Amino acid sequence: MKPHDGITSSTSSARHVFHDRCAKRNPRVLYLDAYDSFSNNIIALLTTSLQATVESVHIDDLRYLQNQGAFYSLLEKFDAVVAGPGPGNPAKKSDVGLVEQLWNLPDDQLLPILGICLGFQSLGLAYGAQVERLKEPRHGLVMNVTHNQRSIFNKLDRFTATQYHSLFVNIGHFLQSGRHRSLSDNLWNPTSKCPLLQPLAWDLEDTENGPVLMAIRHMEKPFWGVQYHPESICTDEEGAKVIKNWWCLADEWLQSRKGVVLRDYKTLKVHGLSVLSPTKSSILSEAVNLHSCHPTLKKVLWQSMDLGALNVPRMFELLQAGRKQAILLKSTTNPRVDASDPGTGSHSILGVTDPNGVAQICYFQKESTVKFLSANGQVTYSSKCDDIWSFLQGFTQRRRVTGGPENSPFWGGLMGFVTYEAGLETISVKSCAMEHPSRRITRRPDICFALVTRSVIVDHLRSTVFVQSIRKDDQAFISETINALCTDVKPQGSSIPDPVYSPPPISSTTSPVRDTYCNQVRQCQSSIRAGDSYELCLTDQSTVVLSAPTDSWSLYLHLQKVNPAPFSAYIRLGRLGSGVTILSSSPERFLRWTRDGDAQFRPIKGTVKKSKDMTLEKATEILNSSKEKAENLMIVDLIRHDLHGIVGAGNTWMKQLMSVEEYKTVYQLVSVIEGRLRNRIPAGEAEDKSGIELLAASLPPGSMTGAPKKRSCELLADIEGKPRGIYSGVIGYLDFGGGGDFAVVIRTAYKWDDETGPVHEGSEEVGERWHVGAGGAITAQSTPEGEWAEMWTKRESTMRMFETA
Ligand SMILES: C=C(O[C@@H]1C=C(C(=O)O)C=C[C@H]1O)C(=O)O
Ligand SMILES: NC(=O)CC[C@H](N)C(=O)O
Repeated sequence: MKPHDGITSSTSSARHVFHDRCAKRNPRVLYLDAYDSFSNNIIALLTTSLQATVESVHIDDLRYLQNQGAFYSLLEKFDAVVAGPGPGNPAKKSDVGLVEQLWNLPDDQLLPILGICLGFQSLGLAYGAQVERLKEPRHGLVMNVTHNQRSIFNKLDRFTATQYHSLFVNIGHFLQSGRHRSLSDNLWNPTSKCPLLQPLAWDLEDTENGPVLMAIRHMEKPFWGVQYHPESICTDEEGAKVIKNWWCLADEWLQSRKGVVLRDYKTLKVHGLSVLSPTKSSILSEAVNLHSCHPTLKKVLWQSMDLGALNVPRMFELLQAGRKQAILLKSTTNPRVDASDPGTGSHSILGVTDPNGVAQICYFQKESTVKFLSANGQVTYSSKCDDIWSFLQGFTQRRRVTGGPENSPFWGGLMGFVTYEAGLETISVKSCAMEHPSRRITRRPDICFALVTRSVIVDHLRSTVFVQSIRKDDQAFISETINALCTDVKPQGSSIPDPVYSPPPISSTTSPVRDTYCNQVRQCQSSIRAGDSYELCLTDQSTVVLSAPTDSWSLYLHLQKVNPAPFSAYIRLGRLGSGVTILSSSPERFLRWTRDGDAQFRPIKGTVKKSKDMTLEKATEILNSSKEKAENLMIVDLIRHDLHGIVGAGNTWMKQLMSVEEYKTVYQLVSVIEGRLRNRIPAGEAEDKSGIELLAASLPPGSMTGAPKKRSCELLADIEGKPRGIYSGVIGYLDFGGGGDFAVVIRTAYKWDDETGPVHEGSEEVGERWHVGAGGAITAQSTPEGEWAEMWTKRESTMRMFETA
């Protein structure tokens, strides 16, 4: 039989011609998306390396799954198909959906296909292989690929590639059975069990699992597959070249089938994911016409002054003392990264509220309702809303302002929080946790933003203060505020004042239970072994009942003392009576975008507890272990996917890959992923669309879910069995100037007003109930005890705030 694979049989000069020829044709590729969190990275790789036009369809798209004719008509519009990776097992129909139909397409429908990971396993399964569980799953590990330099590996050197799999393809090869028959046995011969599958690559260095098949091709049909992930940031360039080779082979096959080449190519939509529904004009116009708030100016009123000896807490006290509602986002010095670090600690933002309160936009997920609360807590607008992000989009777009200080990232806008469950809605995860009794209290918002029209910004890099307003005729506020700040007679020096604060004694505490948590770790690992997840961020929450109401501001300052971190927040929002107080000391930026359209994610994954014996050097050694790096890598690739989905191919890059950062109680492994939003914005369109779109497309934060995100969130909801609420969500702002910045809600305590009451049934003592979440990423390499200790360390870093001084 003549191999369809022209490269292997051609001479080197012929190969040249071949490469030139296929470089000229840009393929139209259908991507079958199995709900992986790396899909957009593959699409980006196809786009950049082949200049391909890629359209993506989910494997369970009913339009095609229930109508084979429609599926075939769809295929006719494309030159080739890529069947992507994903959670689950290829033997399970619901995990592969349409991919299964690819392998027995009738001859006249045949087209070139590349299977990646789950897609590769599905190809193996279709042609006689068994798909089995690895002894030790391989997630985020970067290994050498030994290949035969043929077919899709033509002219490639040895390379390293990232693996994300729990299952493997067993073709009955002697390497896999350990039965080496003779010296003439060839690694690259098909086996009697799978005569149509030729092995093309192996991982021969896996000491736990033995040799693992890394690539195959079909002997007669234009089907190829790779087990590793060519799109991962840690797969080297050589490994990614496989895509080019594949297209050359695919193209040659198409050329050899002239009739098929003339596919019914209609205008294809260029790939670009959008989480905002296409026509939400009704919602948009409602948001736009919402006048029940302070009318805002188009131009920012502002004045600056030197920070001098002032500091942020002092300013808060001067301007916000006794306010019922307040919001402060504060950059804090941490031991290594000082307050003027441009990456983490550049600005503090104080939203100045009125004495009677602040106007707010609240979203109640259970009722799909958005409400507008006036400063005194009256509901002035209430409407069903099936897309809160479009609503916020319209709202901020309408209030676009200009002319504020260049070095101030926030000129006025919305400041607040988004819960974890509101994030789940964006990825269509419905969980039993939604029905949890705590979620019956529908007065609690799932998203809450204060409309901040007056603000004070501290630029820590330049020691400058900006006093700003976007209210009409508000010059008096500016001058009075400047005056108040300048004439403050009690400057405290540049460090945080030393608050001597003792919170009221703890009346009772509930904590995660060791055995339960360890069992949950095992449950996570069993899902990982089955191939349903690559990494799961397991969490639990503690409650602390204080025996009397606290002064939450003093408690916040106390938290700053015991656990300083670069993205801290003090928030009192919500409707009075069902409001919430949040005291946060988060080390983790989720997402920032500037007015110019530069986006940045700063995920943390990998934690080492500080102790007397734990030096930075030792911590770095531990955090450089394959376990910690694998955890981080998975989240980096996941976030690249979230970012690629909005900004498209070629507009993302790594600013920092896995650096160790030191915090008060832990060392953390931190990566920084950046991208450009601007390129995708056609002239004249709203500039902030992509910022909000990116936020919506990236929730909940990948570092709090694991990968693949959707399946992992479903699994976690079942394992944890209760909602996470504010913990695991994000806190930050949407600037009317066009930027935004959000931190991940970790190392945080929060309380709902409606939980203030008797400290226990029948008690006359009135206390308040604080919640503190903590967790960590579980991988196949985790140990239950190790994970318990890690969760406990993070929990303690926040719980210290309740200790009496
Ligand atoms: C879950 C928490 O932290 C998350 C998990 C981390 C990890 O697994 O190493 C690190 C930072 C956060 O993304 C927490 O602090 O509660
Ligand atoms: N990345 C993937 O596609 C994984 C495939 C399969 N779920 C496995 O774990 O082996």
